[in-house]
Amino acid sequence: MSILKEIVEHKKKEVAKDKSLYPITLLEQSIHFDAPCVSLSEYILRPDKVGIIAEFKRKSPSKGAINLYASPEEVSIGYMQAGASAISVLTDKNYFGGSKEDLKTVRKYNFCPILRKEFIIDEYQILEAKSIGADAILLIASILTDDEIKKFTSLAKSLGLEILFEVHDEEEIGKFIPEIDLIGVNNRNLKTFKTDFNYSLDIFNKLPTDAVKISESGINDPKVVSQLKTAGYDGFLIGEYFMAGGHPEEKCKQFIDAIKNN
Ligand SMILES: O=C(O)c1ccccc1NCC(=O)[C@H](O)[C@H](O)COP(=O)(O)O
Repeated sequence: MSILKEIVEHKKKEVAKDKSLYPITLLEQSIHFDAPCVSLSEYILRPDKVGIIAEFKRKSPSKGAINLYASPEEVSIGYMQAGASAISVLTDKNYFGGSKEDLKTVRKYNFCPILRKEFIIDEYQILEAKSIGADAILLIASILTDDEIKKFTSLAKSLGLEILFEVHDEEEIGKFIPEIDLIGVNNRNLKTFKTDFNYSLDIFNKLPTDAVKISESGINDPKVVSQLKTAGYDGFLIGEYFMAGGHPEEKCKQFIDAIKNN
């Protein structure tokens, strides 16, 4: 079974359990539920920033443990002080060691846009994203039908959430709908786990012109960001490179400073 299929199967069970434990009426009582969202796409396009979405990532299927005991409070504040445009928080526990608590903590200490990085397969998770303080959600083209993409987009927009739509190939780009705000090209091949930023470069001309364009995964060199920027990418999602080793916030700062000085 492919890793994505395995994650989705696990997610179905997890969501069914969450639904029975925390009904939607409870989610709607959260203080975040009626709060306005911060626009991820606007922050990415801000001229005073370089478009980095810095990710809080404890572990991953491709790497194993990355930084298991990192503090979401310290890292997220450090990311923002370093000049990141937004923060991505993996909320999946089983495969990424993340949690909804991590996202709530990041929300508590930051005013920036927060992306809930999750394998969304059910409307419940979108309501949940809003209730824990996210501003944007990820929709992964390869695990959703056209109908689900429409339905999930419409619900997210009605809650004020923006959508980052993740694609791996041209066929998946065909599932994009104009209501979606951002499109992300994932440089990670999920069969081999290899990453190659050339993938983002090769596919760029096929992307919808109006969406904010993000290159995701395997980015570990400021020069690569400059190359992707020149090609037309607006934003860059970086997790493992920042999180691996002691001080994610320092690595993020050095990286952003290097882009600015390039
Ligand atoms: O990171 C993985 O190993 C992975 C495996 C299977 C599905 C998704 C996976 N990653 C999720 C992500 O999208 C990345 O965390 C994100 O793009 C940042 O990538 P990186 O900078 O390489 O950590």
